[in-house]
Amino acid sequence: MTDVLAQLTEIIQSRMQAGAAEESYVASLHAKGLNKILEKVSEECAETLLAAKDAEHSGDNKELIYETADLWFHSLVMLAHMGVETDQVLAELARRFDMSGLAEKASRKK
Ligand SMILES: N=c1c2ncn([C@@H]3O[C@H](COP(=O)(O)OP(=O)(O)OP(=O)(O)O)[C@@H](O)[C@H]3O)c2ncn1[C@@H]1O[C@H](COP(=O)(O)O)[C@@H](O)[C@H]1O
Repeated sequence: MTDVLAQLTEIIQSRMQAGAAEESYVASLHAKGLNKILEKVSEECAETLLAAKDAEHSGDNKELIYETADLWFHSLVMLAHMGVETDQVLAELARRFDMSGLAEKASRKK
């Protein structure tokens, strides 16, 4: 499953390094800078929330899947723009495998 993330990360990085803004959406976002990228992440986040609420009523997850893909894609663009490797985020998630979310929360309250 993570092969797709690895492949997409590679494409995003190559577009940021060598893509022309007129031909590549990723290169154009990178050229516009962090504020534009954050605007897109925020927009896609809101669209994902609305799609989840719609899906709750309709029982159809198609839009939710589509919007989540947009959100993940723009999050990857943000990470690449900031020089964060996708692997670093995956490693953080992997680190949490043995950790209960509730136990972690309780440990922060001590
Ligand atoms: N996965 C994606 C992907 N998902 C979504 N998008 C684009 O993200 C944008 C989402 O914006 P919106 O939904 O808000 O639509 P919009 O109204 O056109 O957006 P704006 O005018 O507000 O920017 C659209 O232009 C989509 O085409 C993506 N663009 C690129 N990729 C991947 O990135 C690769 C490189 O793309 P380029 O950099 O364009 O070559 C592609 O081969 C794909 O694998």
